[in-house]
Amino acid sequence: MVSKQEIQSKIRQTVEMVRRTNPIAGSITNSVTINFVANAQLAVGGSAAMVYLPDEAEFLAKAGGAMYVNMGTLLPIYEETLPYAAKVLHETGKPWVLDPVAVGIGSLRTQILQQFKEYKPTIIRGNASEIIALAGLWGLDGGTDESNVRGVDSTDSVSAAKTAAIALAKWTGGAVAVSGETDLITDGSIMAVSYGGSHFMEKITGAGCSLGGVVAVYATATSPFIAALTASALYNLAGKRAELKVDGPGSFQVQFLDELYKAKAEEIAGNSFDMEEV
Ligand SMILES: Nc1ncnc2c1ncn2[C@@H]1O[C@H](COP(=O)(O)OP(=O)(O)O)[C@@H](O)[C@H]1O
Ligand SMILES: Cc1ncsc1CCOP(=O)(O)O
Ligand SMILES: [Mg+2]
Repeated sequence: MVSKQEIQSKIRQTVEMVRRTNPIAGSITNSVTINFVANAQLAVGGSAAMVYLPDEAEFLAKAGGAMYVNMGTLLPIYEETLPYAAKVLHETGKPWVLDPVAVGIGSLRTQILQQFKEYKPTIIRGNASEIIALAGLWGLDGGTDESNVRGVDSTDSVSAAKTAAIALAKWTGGAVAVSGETDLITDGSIMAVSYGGSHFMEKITGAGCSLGGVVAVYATATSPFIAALTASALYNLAGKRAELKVDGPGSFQVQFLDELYKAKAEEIAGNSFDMEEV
């Protein structure tokens, strides 16, 4: 297995490369947290661009270094935009991050997510309930049809999603990041657990979405597994630091963006994580 030192060195290089090169990662994302996603992408050194229409998604898929696709608030146009964008991303070999927000709600969401199975998202990022439900929808190990998806928030523990995460990563050949009190990141052969964060992250909307957007920024510069681990480590570090300086969710959100911006590559690489073979 690759050593922890090698992983930390790759995390450092990824953070520095992004800050040096200002890479663009386009997004198709929900209307609730779109602004926070863009701000988080800028805070870590990336460049953000949000689109809704099929031809604009194609443009960004080709012009950017990676793309973020979030299913949060579907609109009729997404029936066209999302499968088309996924097809272009798959055919051009561009890394893309899927956030299957609220999988299980409504027929359009289910239909689009089913189509995504063949387009193999490079990184799947979601909370535990979403990861379990997506594996269920795709007929993979660890998934269940009767998942506890109740909306956009998780009702499952991160450890309950371990089998589903590994199965999804094996299917796509990419990486899967399951978020929660601790975060689990796997490429199907290695599993990392990243520690930190804050309870305030459950009291603001967009912690998960913006994490996905930042994973996409890092995916422009490194492998799917390192991109997901780097973003998770940064979020856990920034969340921990922001919590110490605020007294509620409103000020937390502002402070959190500042901590994303201020964290040094060395500190992100040094944030606590464990690793094992699976
Ligand atoms: N109770 C918690 N303690 C520490 N960090 C948390 C907690 N809940 C969520 N986080 C962090 O918030 C971010 C978003 O995770 P999560 O809330 O699971 O996503 P989503 O918003 O998609 O449900 C991740 O970085 C995760 O580590
Ligand atoms: C509240 C809500 N409703 C539809 S999308 C969305 C945002 C979810 O954001 P996150 O998953 O990052 O909490
Ligand atoms: Mg979410």
